[in-house]
Amino acid sequence: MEMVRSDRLWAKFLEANGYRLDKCVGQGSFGDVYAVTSIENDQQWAVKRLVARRNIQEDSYVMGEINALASIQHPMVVSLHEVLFTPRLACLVMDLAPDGNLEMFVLNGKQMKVNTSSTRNPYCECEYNVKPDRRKLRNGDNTRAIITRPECVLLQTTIRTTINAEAKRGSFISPHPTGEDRNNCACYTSSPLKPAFLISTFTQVTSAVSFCHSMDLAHRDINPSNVLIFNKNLVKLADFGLCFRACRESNAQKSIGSEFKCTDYLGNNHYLAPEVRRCEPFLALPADVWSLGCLLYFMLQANHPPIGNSNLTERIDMSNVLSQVTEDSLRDKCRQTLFEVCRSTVSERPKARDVLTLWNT
Ligand SMILES: Nc1ncnc2c1ncn2[C@@H]1O[C@H](COP(=O)(O)OP(=O)(O)OP(=O)(O)O)[C@@H](O)[C@H]1O
Repeated sequence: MEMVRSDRLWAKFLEANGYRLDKCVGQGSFGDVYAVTSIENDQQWAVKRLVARRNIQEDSYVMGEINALASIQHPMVVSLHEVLFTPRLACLVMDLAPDGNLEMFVLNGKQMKVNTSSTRNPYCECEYNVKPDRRKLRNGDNTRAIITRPECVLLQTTIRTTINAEAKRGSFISPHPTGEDRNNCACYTSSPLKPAFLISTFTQVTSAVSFCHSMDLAHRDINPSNVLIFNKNLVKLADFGLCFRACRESNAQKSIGSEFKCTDYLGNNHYLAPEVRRCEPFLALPADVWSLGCLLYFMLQANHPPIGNSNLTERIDMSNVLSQVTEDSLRDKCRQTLFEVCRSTVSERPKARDVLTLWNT
């Protein structure tokens, strides 16, 4: 697979197909994603390069992703522009999300130029939060992200896994950085997200999921790394590599609710419904609904949800999770959603369209 090993050959391949290679913008388990520019009209695109050991067109996950993207036309689902094939490669040319994915955005922070006049991060309540410095060992309080610039706002309650992991190893974050630390200061978009951004992001993802479900398509990998940020008002659901057709084609069978069960237990562990993690044949649509609740938890906590088999709300401290939400109506929606959606009993979960209705009111 020379094109995968050699950047030069990869760039040449893209050029032969009308695109200039800009840079790699993401790496997933199944392929790398590149920003490219159309030579014809300078429009930017993302190219997801999927590689197979055998004939790529015999790979059911690759072809499943292509077929799903080709069939779903929704403003909050990443759109497929074209597919370039070689015998062992499929290159999906898609909308390019300039702000990357929601997970990176929340956990690692979006790099912004820090100066005293550039103030607010448009996506989050705080002006700045700070990339943890892993080298310093001065502050013993591992429950807080510590500011490293005077203009950065201290987040008292957010506990990030990265920070805790560092704390366990005995290294903490410097409250008083100097020199290089200041230059390296990055701006976090960590919790609390602005209510408007949280509402808009969750509603848009739910709308995308609800639309897919109306076509009997389950995404099966809903998690923040698959939510792409286009701007502060627009996010799109991506990565349909595990997409699954949940119902039989025939209307007669559909009308009696005949749903296929999935028997491959893939996805991000933190976002998988209990029945999936237990490796029991499962219904894919309600499993997606569980993942939606986990996504909401992530947006509220800037942290992945805890893994467990019982109802999520029995395993989390709801008052802490909701403590950053100051608006009563939003707090009620978040509480109701987490309570109803992340239920261990599959039949008790609402449909994605019911969740959407709640968030549209
Ligand atoms: N259209 C896009 N625009 C910008 N960045 C993208 C785009 N598509 C994907 N990415 C980035 O590339 C990463 C990997 O993409 P994707 O999730 O589709 O790959 P994957 O191999 O299926 O990954 P996973 O390990 O999640 O299954 C995403 O998390 C995102 O950061």
